Amino acid sequence: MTTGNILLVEDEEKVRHLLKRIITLEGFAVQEGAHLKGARRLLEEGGVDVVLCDVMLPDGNGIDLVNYIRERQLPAEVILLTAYGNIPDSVRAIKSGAFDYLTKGNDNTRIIPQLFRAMEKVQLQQRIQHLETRIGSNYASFQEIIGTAPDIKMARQLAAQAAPSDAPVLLLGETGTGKEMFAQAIHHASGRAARDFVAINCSAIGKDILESELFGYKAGAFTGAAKNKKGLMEEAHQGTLFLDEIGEMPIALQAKLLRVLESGEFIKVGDTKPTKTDIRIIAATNRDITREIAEGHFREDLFYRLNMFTILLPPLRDRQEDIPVFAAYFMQCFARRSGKAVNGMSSEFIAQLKQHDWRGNIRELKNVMERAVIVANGPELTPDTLPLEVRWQKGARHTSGTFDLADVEREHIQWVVRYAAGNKAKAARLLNIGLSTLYRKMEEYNLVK
Ligand SMILES: Nc1ncnc2c1ncn2[C@@H]1O[C@H](COP(=O)(O)OP(=O)(O)OP(=O)(O)O)[C@@H](O)[C@H]1O
Repeated sequence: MTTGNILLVEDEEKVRHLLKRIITLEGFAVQEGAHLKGARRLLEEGGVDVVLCDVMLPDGNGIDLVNYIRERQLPAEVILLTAYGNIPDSVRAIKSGAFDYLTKGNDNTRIIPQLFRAMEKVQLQQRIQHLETRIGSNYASFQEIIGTAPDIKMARQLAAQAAPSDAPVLLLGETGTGKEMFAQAIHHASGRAARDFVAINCSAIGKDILESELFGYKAGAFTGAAKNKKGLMEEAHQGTLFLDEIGEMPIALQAKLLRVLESGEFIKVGDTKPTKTDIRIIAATNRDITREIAEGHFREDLFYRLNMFTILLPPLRDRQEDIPVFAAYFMQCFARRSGKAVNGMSSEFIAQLKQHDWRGNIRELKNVMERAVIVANGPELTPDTLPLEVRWQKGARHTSGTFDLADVEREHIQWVVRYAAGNKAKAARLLNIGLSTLYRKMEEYNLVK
């Protein structure tokens, strides 16, 4: 595996070849340039960690390259190679912010150790940057994953056991059951927590773009590919890559992913050489993966590779006992966030939540609770704070549980007027009655206020 990327700038071909051989033997990846112009282009393309650069170049002085890097705040260090006895150049080199200068011919044994030191500095800076980004972001942890149903407890336990290993994890569950939250918590509890958690939804991106997003490309791989581009496989190096909706990944890319899982290698679009990466893969799907395999849409070998820890996240409707637990949790969160003194739920409110089928699972419940807290007028959440689709279940009874037609009509009118935010004309339209009829009925049922 490469220990970093070096850009070697030297116009003397023989010296350049020799240096390249020595540096490559140490495990570094080396790009070459013979003049400043070419070096600047390669730096712009990105991915260079350390530059080893001759001071005397046909189109200028290597020190200019140090200034170029500093001005653009590129994350690279420069080691300059100066001619023997050229003290002014050496002084200028250090003043400009070069990592070090080495005298050609005299300091040959110092080249490799200094390259390692410069690389260490760059990688440390990159790590600090990662950590700073991490502090700004907020990944879920296992403590935030709530739920008391046996299924979810088991899922949490298995995920926590899998977390410290580097083993791939496959999360199965309907939309909104918490797959991404689990993936984040696994990353958070792993040895990779200080590095990136990179997520991609395979269904949201077209097949061709998905390949270059995941694996990156070489400049010139296709029209418009002016610069090298790192893919997420590289971006997530030493971190975790979360592949959401993996069931949607085209079969050709599944083969490339299998190779990454087996050898930690992949080939960028337009490249011939493999690139190494060190990532942990967490994949998720809401599809029936065994059916996908049977129908030839998903590679069986990839499934077995991912299947080391398969965690099933049950739909909310199958763990009814968790509905009040989640509701109370989200109520507290949103009450705190909005500063509203909401602190309870009526039994009718809970009954309504329990009879809903929650196709959107926890995500839907979370949204419903946020809305309920916003529209609540008192400290207790009551059914009228719920959206119509939650309150009106096919075949479900009305909230009051009444059989009296007049009571049902009264309740229905009340809901619709509230749904129309008090706009009577809109409510009458929705009810399919005239405005005057609506007013009459509201008076009759004492709803005018
Ligand atoms: N066990 C849980 N405890 C607390 N919050 C949860 C839990 N599970 C899910 N959530 C919340 O529900 C929402 C949806 O979760 P998430 O995005 O992880 O679902 P998903 O299964 O990845 O959905 P999709 O398949 O649509 O991407 C998030 O806001 C998350 O915070």
